[in-house]
Amino acid sequence: MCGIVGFFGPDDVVGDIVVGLTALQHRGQDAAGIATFDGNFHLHKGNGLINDVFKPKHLKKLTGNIGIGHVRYTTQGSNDAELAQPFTTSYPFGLAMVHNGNVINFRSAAKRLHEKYHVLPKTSNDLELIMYTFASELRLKNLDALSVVDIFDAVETTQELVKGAYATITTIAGHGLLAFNDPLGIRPLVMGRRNTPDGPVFAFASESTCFDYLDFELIEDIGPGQAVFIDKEFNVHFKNQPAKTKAFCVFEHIYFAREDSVIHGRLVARERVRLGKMLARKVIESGIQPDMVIDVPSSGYFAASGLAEAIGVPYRRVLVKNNHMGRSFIVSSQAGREDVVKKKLNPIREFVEGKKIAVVDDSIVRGTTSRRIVRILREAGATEVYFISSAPPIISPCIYGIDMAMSTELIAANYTEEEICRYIEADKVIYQSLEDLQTLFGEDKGHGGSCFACFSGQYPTGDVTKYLRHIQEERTSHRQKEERPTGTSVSAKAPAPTEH
Ligand SMILES: O=P(O)(O)OC[C@H]1O[C@H](OP(=O)(O)OP(=O)(O)O)[C@H](O)[C@@H]1O
Ligand SMILES: NC(=O)CC[C@H](N)C(=O)O
Ligand code: SF4
Ligand SMILES: [Mg+2]
Repeated sequence: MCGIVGFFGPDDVVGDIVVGLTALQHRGQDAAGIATFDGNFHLHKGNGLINDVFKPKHLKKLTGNIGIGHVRYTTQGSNDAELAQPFTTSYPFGLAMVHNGNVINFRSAAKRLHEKYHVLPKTSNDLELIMYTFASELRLKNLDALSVVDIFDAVETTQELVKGAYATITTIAGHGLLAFNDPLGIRPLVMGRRNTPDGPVFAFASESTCFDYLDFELIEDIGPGQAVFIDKEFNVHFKNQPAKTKAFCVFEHIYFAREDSVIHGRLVARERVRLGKMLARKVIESGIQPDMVIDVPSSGYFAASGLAEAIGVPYRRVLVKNNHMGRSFIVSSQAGREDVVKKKLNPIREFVEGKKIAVVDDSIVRGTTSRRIVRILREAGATEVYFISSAPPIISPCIYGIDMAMSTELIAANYTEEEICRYIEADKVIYQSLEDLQTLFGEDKGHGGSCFACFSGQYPTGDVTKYLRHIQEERTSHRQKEERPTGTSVSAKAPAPTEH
């Protein structure tokens, strides 16, 4: 998923960046990084959680009233610390950039950069493609009198050339703070503002929850193709796209985003309750009669409570979660995932004994969590266990920044509902219907369009067969290996940022 933030105000911004990133830690736990600018760039990044990567000695050196931050959940390239974001370049200006998403025309975009600008990315992180394409386009402008129109022109060309999902924030040294989204607005990006006696502080972030902690007012979402630039006088410039197709990731509402975030005017928690209520029809049709509805903590909670309310069955928290075990579905080995799930959840036996339990989770990816949960509920004395997914069956991989699994690992891509039910040893499996999900998040709800590709196999960026083949090959032949193109590297005019 990745979480990104950017701040620009009258005073040092590193404190705000750390608070903002901490609120986004659920979006990425592989690495974290911050780049600030005070006439020079200051950069610190490394593998691990924010608290592991940033110690007071690092924060002290991250000075400047403009800066960006990132929490990484790897989707391209390896987990090496040098691939952590932000990335910086010093030509044609000092630029520092972060992104959330995934570029799907990596090879052709890299080839074009090389042939047209003699630039080659140094790593296999797709952020470099966005950054160098943007930088190369800026280079064609009048650098002594760079205007907002020049910046937005360079954004537009980047959006034409780079395919996939990318919500980005960029510090342009000496000029200001820029945020732009891909043409379909696949990943979330919001803008906020806080007034201080010394003037306004502007911020961009993946999710609005950051703003609640920092007393920022949520101004708006940066949607498909949109860009916002805050210049050095703190004037705000908007580049609005004429209405185009939108394809916002519906999984943000189901699972990825925090419940207290507001995306496109919709509170995530409320949408999850709606998803739960929508499940009532299928639950009633199935004929099951649970004594109790429970959730798989914590992301199943709102859907479980919505379902319980709709079918008039009590909800109870039965599974107690050890919050220090991390997310299982992004662990790279099956043994590792099983280990995480095993150590993460413990049932309260007294609530379960002799009961027919309907357990609600946000989704079933490989079936690891659901299989384990059914087993522990039975061991705790449940007489029947029904497993209910607030997402429809996941039948296709996500190529837009969620590294959930290859098709071969997706249980619903390979097995029928009856087979899945047998595999996870449940008495019944019930999925949300794709049609209902599309009704909730489809075009007609004033939300614009959404991406449903992992449920429908219809990718909003068009034919992606080549890319799917590419990731399949890459992963089967040890996906963690670094892919380093050879040849000239990007030319550098100004000094490199100070690494702290
Ligand atoms: O079918 P599976 O392959 O097990 O994947 C599905 C599970 O993965 C996610 O949880 P995860 O444990 O990753 O993190 P969470 O604690 O945020 O729910 C999701 O919430 C499901 O519970
Ligand atoms: N999940 C993401 O947004 C990942 C961003 C980028 N592709 C990376 O691997 O660093
Ligand atoms: S494929 Fe699924 S997870 Fe990926 S962007 Fe689309 S809806 Fe979201
Ligand atoms: Mg889970």
